[in-house]
Amino acid sequence: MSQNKTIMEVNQELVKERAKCNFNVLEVTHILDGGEKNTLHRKKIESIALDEGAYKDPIPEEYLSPKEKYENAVRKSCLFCKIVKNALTEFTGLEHFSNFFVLRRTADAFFKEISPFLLHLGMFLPTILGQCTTEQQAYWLPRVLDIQIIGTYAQTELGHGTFIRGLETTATYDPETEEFVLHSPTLTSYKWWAGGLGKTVNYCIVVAQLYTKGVCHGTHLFIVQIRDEETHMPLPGIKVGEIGAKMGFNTADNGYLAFDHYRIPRQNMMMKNAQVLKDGTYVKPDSHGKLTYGTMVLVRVILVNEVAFNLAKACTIATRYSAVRRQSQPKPNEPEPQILDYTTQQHKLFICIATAHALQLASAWLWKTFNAVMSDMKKGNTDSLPELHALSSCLKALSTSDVTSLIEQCRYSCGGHGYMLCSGLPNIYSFVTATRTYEGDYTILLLQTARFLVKAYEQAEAGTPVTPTVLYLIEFVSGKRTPWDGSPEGIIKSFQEIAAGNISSCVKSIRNRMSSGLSFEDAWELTTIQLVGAAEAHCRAVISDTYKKEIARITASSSTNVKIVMEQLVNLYLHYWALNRTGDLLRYSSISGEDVANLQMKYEELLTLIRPNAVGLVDAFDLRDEILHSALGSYDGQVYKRLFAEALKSPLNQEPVNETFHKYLKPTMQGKL
Ligand SMILES: CCCCCCCC(=O)SCCNC(=O)CCNC(=O)[C@H](O)C(C)(C)COP(=O)(O)OP(=O)(O)OC[C@H]1O[C@@H](n2cnc3c(N)ncnc32)[C@H](O)[C@@H]1OP(=O)(O)O
Ligand SMILES: Cc1cc2nc3c(=O)[nH]c(=O)nc-3n(C[C@H](O)[C@H](O)[C@H](O)COP(=O)(O)OP(=O)(O)OC[C@H]3O[C@@H](n4cnc5c(N)ncnc54)[C@H](O)[C@@H]3O)c2cc1C
Repeated sequence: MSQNKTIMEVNQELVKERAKCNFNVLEVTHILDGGEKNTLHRKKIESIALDEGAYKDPIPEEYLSPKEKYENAVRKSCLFCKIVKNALTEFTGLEHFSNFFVLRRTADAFFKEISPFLLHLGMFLPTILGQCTTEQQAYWLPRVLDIQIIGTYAQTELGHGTFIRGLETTATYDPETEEFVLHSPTLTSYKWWAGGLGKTVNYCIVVAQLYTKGVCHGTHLFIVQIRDEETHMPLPGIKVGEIGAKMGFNTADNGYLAFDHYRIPRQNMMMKNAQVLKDGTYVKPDSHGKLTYGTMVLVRVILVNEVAFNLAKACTIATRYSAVRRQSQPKPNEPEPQILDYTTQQHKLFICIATAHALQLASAWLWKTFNAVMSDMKKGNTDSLPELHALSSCLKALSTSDVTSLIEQCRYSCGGHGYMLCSGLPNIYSFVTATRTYEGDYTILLLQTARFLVKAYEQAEAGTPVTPTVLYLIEFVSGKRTPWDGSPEGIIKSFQEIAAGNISSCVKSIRNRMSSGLSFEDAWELTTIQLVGAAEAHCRAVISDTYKKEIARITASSSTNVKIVMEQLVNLYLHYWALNRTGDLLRYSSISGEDVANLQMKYEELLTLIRPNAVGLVDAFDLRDEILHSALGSYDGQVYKRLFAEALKSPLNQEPVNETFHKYLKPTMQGKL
């Protein structure tokens, strides 16, 4: 295990747990990294970035003022970029995004919250790659990759985030000067939220309504310089600043931006998918109408990986802590048990481990699907884009929502100490809960998937072919049902029946409402609670199926005990969600009350089987202490020593008597105030 060099002696509770583990931890690490080669690559980058201790803060971040926190985050962002640039030159053979995932993970050692550069690598760069012509890329990419300029992605406005077509910022083409004039006509049209916009970036991608020859052509993307490259002063016609304190992301200087008839050259429109010619003629290629939304699809795919990683962090912390913590006395005259021995604690934690695996594998699978669709699109074929949009939308929505709840569950499982910032859990939570909203709110994205599912259902009814992830609809509309048998395959089948049953009920509701005189839009609107449920059920079936198949494929040549523990986790995931959805199972499958009782028994057996391997399983995530930032979750398990050391860092503990005693407490106690 690659761990912090400054660890204390390992707590005996964890020594015993590690001795109990019956599988090869490193083998599971390789599975999670996608192969031994990737593990070595990741460890090498982590070692280059972290071994010298450059991530260390002179004063803990939480005790700095907001301004100091930001300044420290910028300092460390620059340092991180410098180290990483050197590291990457050693690894030029590897594709850009495998590096991106490793770098995101490593960056967490530098930032308890978020780097102000996140959007530069996370959205500015990918949008240039996805939306610029080859000539534009030749101009912009070297400057972006070399961090000669720093950028962000400014789409959301004060008045509109979800409804992109409703954005108000305008970009009006002036053929006289061959420029676009950017303008913010109202307060609600101010760009709002973009990460790094407040103080850090000097360029940004702006999404605006394109007008040329008096006609509005909808939203398009523009690269806009907003600050002078030498002085960093906002350029004339630009109003820019930071939006203020937030629940998290407080080192990300999310910003606002407004334009007063601000001019940019024609060439700054990102012209891969549509163009404005010198004379103002608008040229739109004959392809899919939503290609300008491409970066959002990419980032949704990335976010599934991102939250899987954050859940791995949270359950590493909570599981190690639960092995160290002892509480209560269920049997008289016996020592207090480790809280990890309580079945309810296992119920809280093991689903987190299984979900981190399920989402990690689903994200790798989605990443492959994304690349396949992109390579089809390069050949001019956009047929599989709707399915990718439906998949990335629901996987982003469900993964961020599940992980938000499970991280909170990890915090509950750490009792009071989990509430301390130094447990690491509050920062992980405040980061992940934002992912449920940004890059497309949960409800909105599930409704996008529901649109796709309703259409697929109609295709299945009409006997026309459907895409791979909804093949189960064909069996459903033909009336074929699989009797409940309680096997893992049977549970997945029943999840598909639940999804199909829910979609069918939605279609019926919409049709009934329309036949009673409502418009399609109104009938759809009244059915949206069911539609969200249907999309969620579909996504659960997709994750379950992918998880089971991918584990079987990847562990085909693994050692026996690794196969066993990996299968136990898959089964745990399936049983957990089956028990969570017994209402749906009773409605749409042939399950009986007795079968439900058997499911419960099997679930409880799985908890007992997984228990001895719990610490080994979280060790397999191979998270360095520097990345975890947790007094509760460090590899050595010295929870109490670390909590006390953290308490001593509090500014209030730097003097025996605080001045408020003399100013207020004493006069109050002496009745003199
Ligand atoms: C590491 C990075 C950190 C990131 C930090 C956070 C950064 C950000 O948050 S950036 C801002 C992100 N903002 C969002 O995600 C906004 C969410 N909103 C949207 O995506 C859209 O407005 C949306 C999809 C809800 C509706 O779009 P709209 O243009 O009104 O389309 P709509 O009328 O609903 O659908 C029309 C068709 O387009 C399709 N469509 C919509 N979006 C897409 C897409 N991305 N790709 C392909 N097809 C799409 C629909 O499926 C529909 O197809 P059909 O007609 O066949 O059913
Ligand atoms: C930390 C953070 C970082 C961000 N970074 C960026 C960034 O870098 N760049 C950027 O451009 N943006 C960024 N955003 C903005 C983010 O993308 C938006 O907040 C997000 O897309 C949601 O839009 P909204 O805030 O307008 O919510 P709204 O659309 O106002 O949603 C509010 C509520 O209304 C519901 N709702 C809205 N429309 C419908 C509907 N049609 N049907 C049913 N319910 C509906 C939603 O489900 C939600 O519950 C960031 C946001 C956060 C929190």
